[in-house]
Amino acid sequence: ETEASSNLVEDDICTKDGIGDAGSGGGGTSCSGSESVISTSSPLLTSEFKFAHEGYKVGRIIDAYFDGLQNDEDSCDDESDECEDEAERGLCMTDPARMKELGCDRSCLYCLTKSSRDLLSLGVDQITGHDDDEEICLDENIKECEEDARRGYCTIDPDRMEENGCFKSCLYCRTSTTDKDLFLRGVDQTIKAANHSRPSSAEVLEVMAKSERYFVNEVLVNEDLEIYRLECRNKNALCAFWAAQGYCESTPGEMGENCAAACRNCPLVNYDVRCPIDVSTNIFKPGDMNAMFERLLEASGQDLASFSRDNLPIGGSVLGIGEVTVITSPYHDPSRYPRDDDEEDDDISPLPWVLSIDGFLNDEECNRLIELGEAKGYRRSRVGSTVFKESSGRTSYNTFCDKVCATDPIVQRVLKRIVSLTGIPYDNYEGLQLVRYEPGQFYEQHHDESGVKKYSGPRILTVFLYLNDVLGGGGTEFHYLNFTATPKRGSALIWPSMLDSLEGKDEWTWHEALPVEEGYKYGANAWIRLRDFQNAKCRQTI
Ligand SMILES: O=C(O)CCC(=O)C(=O)O
Ligand SMILES: [Fe+2]
Repeated sequence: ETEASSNLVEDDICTKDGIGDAGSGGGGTSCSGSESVISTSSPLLTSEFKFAHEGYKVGRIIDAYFDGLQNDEDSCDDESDECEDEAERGLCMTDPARMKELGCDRSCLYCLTKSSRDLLSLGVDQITGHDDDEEICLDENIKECEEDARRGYCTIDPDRMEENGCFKSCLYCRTSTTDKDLFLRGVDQTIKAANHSRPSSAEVLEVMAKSERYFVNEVLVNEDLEIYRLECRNKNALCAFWAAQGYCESTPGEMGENCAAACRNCPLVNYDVRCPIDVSTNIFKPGDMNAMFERLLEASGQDLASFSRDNLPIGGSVLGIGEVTVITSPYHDPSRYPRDDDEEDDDISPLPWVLSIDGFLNDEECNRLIELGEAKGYRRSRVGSTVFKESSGRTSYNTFCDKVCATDPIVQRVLKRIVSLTGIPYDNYEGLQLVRYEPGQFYEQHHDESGVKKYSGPRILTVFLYLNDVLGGGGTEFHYLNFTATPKRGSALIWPSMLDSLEGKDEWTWHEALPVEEGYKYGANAWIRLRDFQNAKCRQTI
């Protein structure tokens, strides 16, 4: 959603004469239309322009620049006492018409000229490259240095400022390699705004200026923010543009990840800060897993009260969407199932509910999923949490059913059916992962609960869909449950990855996809998480 208009055109921000006019002698600035003539008459502008061309990046001086501007320029003034307060409240962005009427050109930066915009758009970084160490990070003449720095001379005349010993005010001494990195706020920001739309260039500039102030006044001095200094970056040239549009507030997660600098919220670079775990949104509380399966059995006409180890549930028609078979359930006797030698009796959890549902999908739905998978293009399975590489344990092909695939009406119908089967909203799904196995391909024994318990929480359930009849092999084997599901077109297999208590993964449901011996095997995984997964704000890939 943070797509900016692809057709960015310069906005006209010259609402009145620009700063170039006020300089002594020659050159005026004309603000007719969107064309502004660069004035060479202002000493401030001239010097900055020169420095910009000498390779100085001017972003960090935005502050000093505006201070200088305020000192030198009569033409860029506020006409009302209310301007500063109103600007602070954000009205330059939210109600520019009113602010223009009030004449808040200075506070809202409405009077920047094209030339000054160009200067500022050179980037948000600056460093002049002096190699002093921390010890001499002092001003020799504090009052004079601060005053000159405020007027912009750290960049206008760095040689003189260094000669005058203004190391502290000009930040000249933070130039070891690491410290230098601190000044890189990331990708240079574009300040061009979409034609006739908000935010205007001035609003984008305002974001950049505030971002700079945030770094200089907070990030670089506040010890609590030290850990974020290197990472707090703008990763996209449109960060300031998006921030000016209010995206920091509406999509803090995405913006925090990509534009923390422009959002003036460095802690958001940390996933755990951005997406704190909120257990109150857990879709299952302890006991709910069992209750879900029992509800399904009840809906298929079973008498729960009669279940025991001697009278095992068998299944029936579930909600009119297919024939259910109970493979295992907590009513089955765990002592009759294989388990690892070293396992103590006390550790044995009840058997999980594993159900197979025939006729869960019709032919049209199976075909559509296969077709969409082929259209998207299957890729060799990859595994890993940070670095993904081709897996030797999973040799099959897969692709996620996202974007076009996920909005396909037939896919939507299938997703709705799974949602109504489990009673768990689609927010908690990882989407459908479409899989294809060729002869010889397999997925060795594994558990679907990967152990990652971040924002989305663990996978609690898997619904696996078989999309075709396989000519040979390709069964799904659950070693500890002594059971192998034979792929059958349109059938679904549903099993838990977590214990009913939610206190750990269900060790019974390790499984593997046996090698396909003949023909292809098509399937789809619906992995369901304990908490929201779909929400873009905190989406994780694992
Ligand atoms: O293909 C199968 O039968 C099972 C696949 C599976 O377990 C998985 O993809 O996680
Ligand atoms: Fe699996």
